[in-house]
Amino acid sequence: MTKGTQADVNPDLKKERLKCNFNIQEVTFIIDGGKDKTLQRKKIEDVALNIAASIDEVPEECLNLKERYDNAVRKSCVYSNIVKNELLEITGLEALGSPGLRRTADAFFKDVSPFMLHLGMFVPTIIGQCTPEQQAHWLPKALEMQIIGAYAQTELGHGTFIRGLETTATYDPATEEFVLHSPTLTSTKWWAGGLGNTANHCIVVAQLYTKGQCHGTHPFIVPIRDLDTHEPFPGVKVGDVGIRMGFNTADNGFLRFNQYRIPRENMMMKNAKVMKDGTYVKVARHEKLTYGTMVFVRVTLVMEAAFNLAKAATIAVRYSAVRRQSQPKPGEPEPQILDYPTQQHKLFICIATAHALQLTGLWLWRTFEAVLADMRKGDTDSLPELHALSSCLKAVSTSDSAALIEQCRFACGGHGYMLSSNLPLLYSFVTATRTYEGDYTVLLLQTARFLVKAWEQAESGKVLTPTVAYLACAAAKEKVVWSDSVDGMIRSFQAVAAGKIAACAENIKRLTKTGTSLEDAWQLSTVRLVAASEAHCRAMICQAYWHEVTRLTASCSASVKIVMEQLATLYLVYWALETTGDLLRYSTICESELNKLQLKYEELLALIRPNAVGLVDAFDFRDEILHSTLGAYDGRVYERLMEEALKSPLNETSVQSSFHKYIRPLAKGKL
Ligand SMILES: CCCCC/C=C\C/C=C\C/C=C\C/C=C\CCCC(=O)SCCNC(=O)CCNC(=O)[C@H](O)C(C)(C)COP(=O)(O)OP(=O)(O)OC[C@H]1O[C@@H](n2cnc3c(N)ncnc32)[C@H](O)[C@@H]1OP(=O)(O)O
Ligand SMILES: Cc1cc2nc3c(=O)[nH]c(=O)nc-3n(C[C@H](O)[C@H](O)[C@H](O)COP(=O)(O)OP(=O)(O)OC[C@H]3O[C@@H](n4cnc5c(N)ncnc54)[C@H](O)[C@@H]3O)c2cc1C
Repeated sequence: MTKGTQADVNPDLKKERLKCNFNIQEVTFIIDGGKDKTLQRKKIEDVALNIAASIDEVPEECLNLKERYDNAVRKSCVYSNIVKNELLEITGLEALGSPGLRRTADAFFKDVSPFMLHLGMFVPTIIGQCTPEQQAHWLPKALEMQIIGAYAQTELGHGTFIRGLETTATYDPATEEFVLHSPTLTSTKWWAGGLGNTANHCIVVAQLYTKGQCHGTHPFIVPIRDLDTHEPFPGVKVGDVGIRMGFNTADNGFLRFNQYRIPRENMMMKNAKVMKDGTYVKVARHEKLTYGTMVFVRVTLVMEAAFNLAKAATIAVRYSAVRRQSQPKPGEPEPQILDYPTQQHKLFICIATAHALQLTGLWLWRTFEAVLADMRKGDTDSLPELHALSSCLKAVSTSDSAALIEQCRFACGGHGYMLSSNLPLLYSFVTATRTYEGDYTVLLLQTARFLVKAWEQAESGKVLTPTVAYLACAAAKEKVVWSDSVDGMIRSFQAVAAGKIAACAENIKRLTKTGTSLEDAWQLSTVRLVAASEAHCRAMICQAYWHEVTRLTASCSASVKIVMEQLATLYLVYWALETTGDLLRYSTICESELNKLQLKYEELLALIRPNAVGLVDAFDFRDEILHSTLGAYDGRVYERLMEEALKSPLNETSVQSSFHKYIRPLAKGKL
C-alpha cells in the first residue's frame, strides 16, 4: 500500500486506523495463505511496481479504441519483460500462478492485458495437454514470449456445448498433417482473448477426424501469423470481435480456417494421439481430461472473485469513512456514511464474502493439487468430485463477487459511477466471469448431476465422497433442529441443500414413473436443480470458511481470532436471513428465532464497525493496484476526483470546436 506521510491522510481515516483493535498484518498473512506468501507477494510487487514505464499520462479510458489497444500492448511488453527478467528469477515457474503476479498486472492495466490469456490459458494448456516432448518444444518459446498464444474453443454458434463445436481437424496421412477447416459461419472461433490482433499462435479446439471417423473435440497448437511480418497465413482469417462491455483491451478475436494445414505433431497429445498412419490412440483414463484447462481456470477464478471483491470493498469502505452526508440528529455534524447501519449492511458482507471466497479458494486449490497428484499416478477417481466442486464454486463465487462489486458502487453514490473510482471497470470485468469459463446456470447443472447421483447413493446406504457426506445424515428426511450456533447454522444449510436435492431426485423419479423420458424429466426439474446446487455450494462455502478460520486463527492473537470469527459469523447469519424461506421449510426455525437472528446480525454490524477500515487495510492493496480516486490509502477523495477530472481531454481547451461548428450556427439559425 502507498502510505505517504501521515500528515497527508484524511483525518477521518486516521481516526479509523487508531480505532482498529487487531493486528492487521496477521490478517494479511491469513488472506495470503501464510507469512512467506505475503513476503513473496510484496517482493514481487516492489520489483514490478518500481518500474515507472507503466504509468499512463492520459487515463486509459480517455483514449480511443486503437490508442487503448496500442497502449495496452506497450504496457504488456514492459510487463512481460519484468515477468521474464525479474519475477521468474524470484520464484521460478511458480511465479506465473502467484498472487503477486496477478496483483501487479492490475497496476499496469485498468482493463485487461491482451497477453492475459497467453499466461492465463495458453501456457497452462501447454502444461496440461502436451506430452513432455511437446512441452519441451513449446513451453520455453511461450515463456520467453517468442510466441504469443490464445485459447480458441468457443465458436460463434456454440460456447457452452463443446461437443457441438463445428471446426474440423481432418488428418491427412499422405502429408502427415491435419487440415483445419471452418465449414460454416457459426463455426467461426469467437471470443478468444488476445486472438484479434496480438497472438501469433492459438490453441484451437476442433473435432478430430481420422480414417473417416470423428473422435470428438481435441486441442491443437496452430501458428496463425508470420512471426516476422505478423501477417495472417493464407487460409487464416482473423480479427477483433467488436466493442464489448469490458475487456476492450483484451483483444478478443474471431478466427476462420480455409483448409489450413498444420503438422501432425501440433495435436496436443498428452491424452490422445494420432499415429503417422492415422490410427487414433486414446491415452487418458478419463473421457473429459481434454477439458482440463477449464477446470484449472475455474479453480483459480474462485480466488480471482475474492481478489476483485476485496478491491471493491477496500474502495467503498475507505470512501465511506471519508464521506459525510445528511443530518440524522439536528444540530450535530454530518456523520461518516460508514456509521449508517444500512451502509454497514451493504459493505461488511463484501469484506466477509471476500474472506469466505479467498479461504474457500485456497482450500479448493489444495484439493485441485491433490487430485492432480492422484492423476499423475493414473487414478482419476476423484475427478468427478473436483469437477462438481469447481463448477459450483466458480458459478457462485463469480456471481456473488459481481453482484457485491455493484453493491459497492451503489454504496459510493454518484462518485462510484465515475470511471476514476474504478468500480465500473471492476464490475464490467468481473461480471464477465459469471459467463466465461462456463456459464453460471450451466455449471450449476453440472454439479447437480453429481448431487442427484450422490443422493441416490446416500439413499442406498453407500459411502459418499467428503463434500457430499452430509447427505448421508439427511437421508432420514426429518427437519433439522435449528440452532444459531455456527455448527447449528451449517447443519441447517446442509439440511436445506439435502432437502432440495431430495426434492429434485423425487421429481425426476415421479416424472419418469409416469412415462416422461429421463432427459425431459431432467429438463423439467432444472429450475430446482439449479437452486439445489446453489444451496449445496453455499453450505460448502460456509463449512469451508468456518473450518479454515478456526484452523488458521488457532495460533493467532486473541483479537485477530475474534474479528475473523465475527466476520465468518456475519457471513453465516447473513445467508440464514437471506434464505429464511428455505430454513422454515427444512429446519425447525420459528419466528422468535428469526427475530433473534436479525438482532444478532445487527449486533455483528456494530461489533465490526470500528475495525472496518483495518479490515480492508489488511487486504494490503497498493494504490497503484486499486486505481481509485475513492479508495486510495490517504483518503484524499475530493482532491483526486478533481485531479482526474482535469485530465479529461474535454478540459484541454475552454471552448470545444463543436461550439463553432454546431452550437453557434444553431443559435444564429444558420445550421
Ligand atoms: C499479463 C498477465 C496476467 C496474468 C493473469 C493471470 C491469471 C488471471 C486469473 C484468471 C483468469 C484467466 C483467464 C480469464 C479470462 C478469460 C478466460 C475465458 C476463457 C474461456 O471462456 S475458454 C472457454 C470455456 N468454455 C466453457 O467453459 C464451456 C462450458 N462447457 C463445458 O464445460 C461442457 O460443454 C459441459 C461440461 C457443459 C458439457 O460437456 P459435455 O457435453 O461434454 O458433457 P456432459 O454434460 O454430457 O457430461 C458428461 C459427463 O462428463 C462430466 N464432465 C463434464 N465436464 C467435465 C470436466 N471438466 N471434468 C470432469 N468431468 C466432466 C459430467 O459431469 C458428466 O458426468 P456424468 O455423466 O457422470 O454425470
Ligand atoms: C469476456 C469473455 C472472454 C472470453 N474468452 C474466451 C476465450 O479466451 N476463449 C474461448 O474459447 N472462449 C471465451 N469466451 C467464451 C465463453 O467461454 C462463453 O461465452 C461461455 O462459455 C458461455 O457460452 P455461450 O456464449 O455459448 O453462452 P450460451 O451457452 O449460448 O448461453 C446463453 C444462455 O443459455 C443458457 N444455456 C445454455 N445451455 C444451457 C443448458 N444446457 N441448460 C440450461 N441453460 C443453458 C445459459 O445459461 C445462458 O443463460 C469468453 C467470453 C467472454 C464474455
